[in-house]
Amino acid sequence: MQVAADTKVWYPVNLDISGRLCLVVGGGAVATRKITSLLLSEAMVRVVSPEVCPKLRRLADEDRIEWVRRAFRDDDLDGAFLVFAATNAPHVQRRVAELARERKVLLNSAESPSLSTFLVPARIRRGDFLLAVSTGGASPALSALIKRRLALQFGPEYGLLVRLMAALRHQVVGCAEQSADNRELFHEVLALPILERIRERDWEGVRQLLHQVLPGHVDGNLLIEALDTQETAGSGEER
Ligand SMILES: C[C@@]1(CC(=O)O)c2cc3[nH]c(cc4nc(cc5[nH]c(cc(n2)[C@H]1CCC(=O)O)[C@@](C)(CC(=O)O)[C@@H]5CCC(=O)O)C(CC(=O)O)=C4CCC(=O)O)c(CCC(=O)O)c3CC(=O)O
Ligand SMILES: NC(=O)C1=CN([C@@H]2O[C@H](COP(=O)(O)OP(=O)(O)OC[C@H]3O[C@@H](n4cnc5c(N)ncnc54)[C@H](O)[C@@H]3O)[C@@H](O)[C@H]2O)C=CC1
Repeated sequence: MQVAADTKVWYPVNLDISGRLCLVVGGGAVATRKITSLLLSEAMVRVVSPEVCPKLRRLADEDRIEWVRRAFRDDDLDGAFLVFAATNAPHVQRRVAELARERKVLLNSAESPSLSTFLVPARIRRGDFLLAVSTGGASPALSALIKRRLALQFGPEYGLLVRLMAALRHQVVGCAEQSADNRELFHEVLALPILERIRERDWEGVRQLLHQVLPGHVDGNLLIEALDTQETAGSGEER
């Protein structure tokens, strides 16, 4: 295990990987965790590994991932958007890192933050609401712990609040003369005790609160409709 370089300032992004080829080298527990979240983001997953764990075998049988059943080869990187090196073989880890650097492909190396060009943070998702926690590779256990604490604090109501705000934004963007008016309106809505009402699924209460601040041209019912659906707003944790 290497100590993370403390001089690096990691740059956080949200990537659209839908339909993109993500190569995972290795088929053990770590590969499986990474693959589960890659599938959630609708990536095309290719696993190269002589052996895979039962969960990956099942995903391959269901054609949800492609399993290339052999040891890693240099040309496996061809066409990959992201690469995850998650084997238990140090020489393979090093070779994948060397090739990724040469070919300028982004690499996550499971056993070495210093060889990685991206790290995976711990995540809490509530629909489009996303919290990500990272320690720059210094302590994944701490990231996981903080995530579990945040999960208690940020429930599914945050996903619903995002939906409501998106619906509001959809209605007002392009309407107000100045975007400053919109900004003020968004802040006024967010200053209302709306999360509590959402948590109680008290849509009438939400409607009354909104009524206090919404200008005439905004249809509050459309905002309530954005909340009142059977679908969950991604309340589960990712793992
Ligand atoms: C650098 C990074 C690269 C990367 O994988 O992206 C990395 C590297 C390493 N992890 C190791 C160990 C563990 N990793 C976890 C868990 C998670 N690891 C994740 C990310 C990252 N792990 C990236 C940095 C994240 C950051 O910046 O903080 C999470 C957050 C996200 C995810 O993987 O989805 C996920 C939490 C999932 C969740 O709960 O949501 C646990 C705890 C557990 O399993 O419960 C342990 C055991 C306890 C411990 O050792 O701390 C080891 C030592 C291996 C060994 O001992 O040989 C290395 C290598 C090294 O440190 O050198
Ligand atoms: N980043 C993270 O979150 C964590 C990283 N780790 C580290 O990640 C690495 C992998 O951990 P696990 O998944 O638990 O290991 P594992 O032993 O369960 O899986 C290793 C996999 O690599 C495959 N493999 C071996 N040689 C290969 C080759 N030449 N080509 C392709 N695949 C090959 C094996 O068939 C197996 O499927 C370890 O180095 C471990 O220390 C461990 C815990 C968390």
